[in-house]
Amino acid sequence: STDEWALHGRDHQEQRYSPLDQINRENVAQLGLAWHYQFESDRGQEATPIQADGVIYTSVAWSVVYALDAETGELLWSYDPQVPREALADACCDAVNRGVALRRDRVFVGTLDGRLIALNSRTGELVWSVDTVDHSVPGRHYTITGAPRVVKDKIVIGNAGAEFGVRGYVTAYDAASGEQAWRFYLTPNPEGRADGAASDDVMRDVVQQTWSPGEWTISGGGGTAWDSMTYDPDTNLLFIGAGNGSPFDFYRRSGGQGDNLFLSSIVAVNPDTGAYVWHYQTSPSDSWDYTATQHMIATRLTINGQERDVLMQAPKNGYFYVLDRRTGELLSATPYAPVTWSTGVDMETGRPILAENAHYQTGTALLQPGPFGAHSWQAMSFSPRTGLVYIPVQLMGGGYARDPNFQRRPVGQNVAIQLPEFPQDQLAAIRAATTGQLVAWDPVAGRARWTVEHPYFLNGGTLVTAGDLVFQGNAEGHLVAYDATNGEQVWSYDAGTGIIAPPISYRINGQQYIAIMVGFGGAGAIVGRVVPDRPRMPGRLLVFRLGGTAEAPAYDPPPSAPIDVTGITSRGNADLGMAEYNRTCATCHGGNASVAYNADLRRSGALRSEELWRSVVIDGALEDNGMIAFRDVLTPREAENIRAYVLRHARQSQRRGEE
Ligand SMILES: O=C(O)c1cc(C(=O)O)c2c(n1)C(=O)C(=O)c1cc(C(=O)O)[nH]c1-2
Ligand SMILES: [Ca+2]
Repeated sequence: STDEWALHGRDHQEQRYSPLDQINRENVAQLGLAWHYQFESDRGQEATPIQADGVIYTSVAWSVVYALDAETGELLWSYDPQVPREALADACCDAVNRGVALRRDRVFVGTLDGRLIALNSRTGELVWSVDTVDHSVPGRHYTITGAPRVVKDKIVIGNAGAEFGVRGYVTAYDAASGEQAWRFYLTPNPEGRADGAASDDVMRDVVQQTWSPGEWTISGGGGTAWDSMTYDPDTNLLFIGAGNGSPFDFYRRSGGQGDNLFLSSIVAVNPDTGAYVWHYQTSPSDSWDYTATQHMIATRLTINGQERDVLMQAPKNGYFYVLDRRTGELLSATPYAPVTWSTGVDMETGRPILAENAHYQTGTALLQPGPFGAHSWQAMSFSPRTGLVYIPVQLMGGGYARDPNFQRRPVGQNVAIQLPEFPQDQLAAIRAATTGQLVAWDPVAGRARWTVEHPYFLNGGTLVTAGDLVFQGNAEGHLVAYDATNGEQVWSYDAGTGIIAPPISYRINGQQYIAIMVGFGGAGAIVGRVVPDRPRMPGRLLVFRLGGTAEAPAYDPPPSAPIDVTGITSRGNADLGMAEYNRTCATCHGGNASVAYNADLRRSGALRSEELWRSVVIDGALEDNGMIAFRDVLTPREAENIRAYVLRHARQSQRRGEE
């Protein structure tokens, strides 16, 4: 019904448009807190809550599910799938979860360690649980962070892990029994064999030919479907957003040849059978982490006087695509953010025109967008009233360089490019150039109608309502309402902690509510330095209504004084330690040893001695927190070099008086 938010994107076509207009531009000033609920988790909160039958279902980090009374916030039940904490080492971007799915009396969640679980929606009791991980090649590090989607009598889920070396796929399960209905692979079988999967025919006829010999036969090629899927009842098609190549480096991956389907592609399948119908590849021969896993919206637009059934996506690569959703025909591709990796999209062939050295084959390439993309998983929304798409845009370039010394390792990321260190003297300039925008995009004209500038690049997804309001949370911790027609800020609320999740809206007993998960983390937080430097706070669900007068208590900042590093010495070599740190530690603990969502190593008590440090890094003393033992990839000497490097940073921040 119009009152509920029963599916991930509110409707199957994922417009994230609420037809409710009780809260509107005239009265939004009276919007106040109705209730809040505080979770234990202080990691990134990325879930879109689901609301139906008076209940809100949501998930937090470590895939823990909560059911709350949607009017009062009373806890009805919660379910902890007990994800082993070592799964964190297999996740590129925090222990996040983007939400649950609801079908009749069942709630479904994908867990960080790769299970799909069905719960009784009234009691939270386990109904069934299946392992979604393809174990045919041992040692692959699959995770799940995305929300399952409901398609008729099936539940569909993808996987994450392309940065580590996996082979992407999507699996559909029978909602009642958990029995597997079909599986669709997104990269070819390395031996050219049939998988006995729904993708077999298209792999043989189309996909296999777009790969050449290279590292992908070991790494699996990537192409994970870690976030977006949209079901279109009009065409009975399921659109799958496929991710980046593994490893990133195209030359190492595939000898510098072939488009490498279905990397960075939108793939349409028949959801009843998983049979292939069409695909469109946004970034052939992906070498940049230009995933096409971004949120997709199916709708109708009038283009050149003609009603068209379209699918819209703003993937990481910076182009806004409008496709014919029945055929995959490209209707337009226009940059919605600065793009330097290509000079345009050829409308005849549908292919991007690559800039010189785009594949960094002749040296380091500084490109826009960078690997975080001009838009990531933060959902966009579409208002049929304004005809505009509201995109959370990230402005951040990236330096890409091939890693001549790359060697595959059994744990950690295997991206095969070098991560540059932010030079201390240029940090201020880099921070100033790394910003965000809320862009109101006209998908027919192919241009921004209005733009709001954000000081930080990492902000929340969007919701648009029939009250002509756009809601978005931001890195500084404000939930803001904008006039959907012109971008004027009309309301804001200080949540006290950063926001990355998208809001939803629902109505109960004639009262309209706006609800949002708050809590900072996810991939953006790992770059440290360019996001607000504030401690992690427990996540909260905030729910607003007109005339709401509830108050959420202010957060107590947790004590996080730096340890005194004066007098601590190391025999290690800090310069060698820097290279090793960037290879092994940076993806969780941040560039320049500064980070928002895992332990800030500059403040780690383990810095105090070589023995302590070794007990954690080599022997896994903190395994229960997700800090696994790295004895298989680091020697004690390398670990000590890393300690020397982190100590150097700790001294620098102590000298600068940073907390
Ligand atoms: O290739 C993958 O399998 C994969 C997975 C994920 C994930 O599961 O969170 C992200 C990414 N890639 C990615 O490239 C990315 O930028 C990203 C951001 C986030 C996040 O939650 O903030 N996850 C991911
Ligand atoms: Ca990725």
